[in-house]
Formats: sequence, structure tokens, C-alpha cells
Amino acid sequence: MRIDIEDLHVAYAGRTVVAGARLIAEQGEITGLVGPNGSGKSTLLRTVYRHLRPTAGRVLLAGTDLRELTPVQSARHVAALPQERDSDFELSVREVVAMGRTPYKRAFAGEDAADRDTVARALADVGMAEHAGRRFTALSGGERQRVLLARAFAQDPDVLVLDEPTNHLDIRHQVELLALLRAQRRTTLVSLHDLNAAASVCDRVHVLHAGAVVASGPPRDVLTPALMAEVFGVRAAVVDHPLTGDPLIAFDHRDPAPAGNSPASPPDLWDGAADRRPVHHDEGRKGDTPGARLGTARRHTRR
Ligand SMILES: Nc1ncnc2c1ncn2[C@@H]1O[C@H](COP(=O)(O)OP(=O)(O)OP(=O)(O)O)[C@@H](O)[C@H]1O
Repeated sequence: MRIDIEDLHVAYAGRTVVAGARLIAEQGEITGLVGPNGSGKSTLLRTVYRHLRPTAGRVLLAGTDLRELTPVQSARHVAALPQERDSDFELSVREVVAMGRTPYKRAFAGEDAADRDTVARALADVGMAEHAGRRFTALSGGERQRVLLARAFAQDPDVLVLDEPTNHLDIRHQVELLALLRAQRRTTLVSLHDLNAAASVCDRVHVLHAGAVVASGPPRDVLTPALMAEVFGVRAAVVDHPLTGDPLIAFDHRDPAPAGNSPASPPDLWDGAADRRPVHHDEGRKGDTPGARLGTARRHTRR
């Protein structure tokens, strides 16, 4: 199922933190959301899993405004791994994962064989099958993370919304999780701080800056040295990964900001104040905004 986010505005106590964000997560693709701290990634994702209501704009699920669906209807289609990881369940690991089946159950109905299979598969997918009987609160941060991800998988959703799913995971489990997302081919909208992970796993990425999407497209087109400098305020080179051929962003950890450069305020990212359209690399792509090109961003060459 495709997700369309149209001119989304979200405010906390009257303070707008997402201002006119617009993006598409295509059916079966992995769509990445990247951006500096506080740029609005979690806030945008919260509107997709209905933790927050937009102050303006819409979120469409396969063309239907989410507000037209009941919470149960949307929970049958959209599962989330939120950033606020509820962690005080006095439940077993298996019971936490079984909560993912709730949208499919009548009140007080028990589990059937299909539910049990789905829960077992979800636990196995995240490598937690042998911990099924343990108390959730006795797990490490990374283990809890994997259990909450299994709960989202157990919901058997068309759309996965994942806020920093690799947080707390060691590198092996990060790689396994990203491989699993790729293999599942569900519509996935995922925020990631690890730009190299985003470059290797995402079909396309959207860069949020101060609540607006300022660049969109395949990772190789978007995650350029110019964007690293202008949005993140760091020096970086982009090379081909020697093992995979994916873009590999090599950061200069010794010298954070390029000489004389600090992260730009959003309007500086547009070419021309009269035409404040964000930078997209999907020109001609149905439903995406055609736009100006960011500074020295490179043209798409691969993928
Ligand atoms: N519950 C809240 N109440 C008030 N303001 C909030 C709340 N949650 C986030 N904000 C503010 O909204 C802005 C966007 O925050 P958000 O968490 O969406 O950013 P983010 O891009 O996910 O950040 P990070 O990379 O640090 O996780 C920030 O200025 C933040 O302080």
C-alpha cells in the first residue's frame, strides 16, 4: 500500500515543527527519512501511525485519508516501531509479540493456530524465538527493540513505520534487521540516523530539515557531499562501497564543518526565494514535486 503525505503540518502546543512536508512511500519500497536532530522525523512518522493528528495536510493510505479509517482498520494495515519504546510490560516476550494480533481479534477471543504461527514466525525473524518465555522487562535494550519489532511484524501490516529501528542494536543485528526489511518488501517508512545504512537499504530517501522535506530521491542522488555540508554541517566524500557498490559516505570525523560552512537554514537550500520548492531527484515521477537542484548535488548515475 502506498502512503502519500501531502502538505503536512504538525504542531506541539501551537509550535509548528513539521511545515508543509510532502513525500510518497511507494508500495513495496523502503523509503528512508533522514535529517538532523529535531528536524521533525519522529513527528512526521507519528502522524502516519496516528499517534498525532496533523494540524493541516493529509496522510493517505492507498488513496484514503487516514482520518476516514477507524483505529482498528488502520492498525490492520499500518504497524509501527515508535521512538517512545514502551518498556514496562510485565509480560513475557511471547505475550508482547502476541499483542500485534490484537487488531484481528474480537474482544476476549483467544489465539488460534494462525495467530500462534504468525507470532512464532515474527519471533524467529528477529532472532528472539529462544527468549519467548522470558520477562520483557528483563531484556537488554537491543533485545527489547527486537521484540517490539516482532510485535510490529506480528501485526502482519501492509505498511511498516519504523522510527530508528537500529537504535541499540549491535552491528550484526543492524545488518540482519536491514536485510529482513529488504526481504519482506512491505511498504516501509523508516527514519535512520545512520546515513550509510539508509544509502544501502532505501530505495529512496527524503531529507527533512526544520520540518520540511528539502531533498528526495534515490540515495546516490540525494546523499551527496554538498547535502552533507549544507544540511548536516559535516565534510564527507561519497565513494562506492568496495563490497556492495552502494554509496558509502566517508565522513571527516576530525573536522566537523567545512571551512566557512555551517548547516544552512532551510530557505538557503532552495534556488531562488520566489520559487521555494524543495530539491527532488524524481522529476517526472508521478506524484512527486519537481524541483530545483541543491547546490552542487550530483546527478543520478547508478541504481
Ligand atoms: N512531545 C513533544 N512536545 C513538544 N515538542 C516536541 C515533542 N516532540 C518533539 N518535539 C519538538 O519537535 C521538534 C521535532 O522533533 P522530532 O522528535 O520530530 O525530531 P527528529 O527529527 O525525530 O529528532 P531526533 O533525530 O533528535 O530524534 C523538536 O524541536 C522537538 O523538540
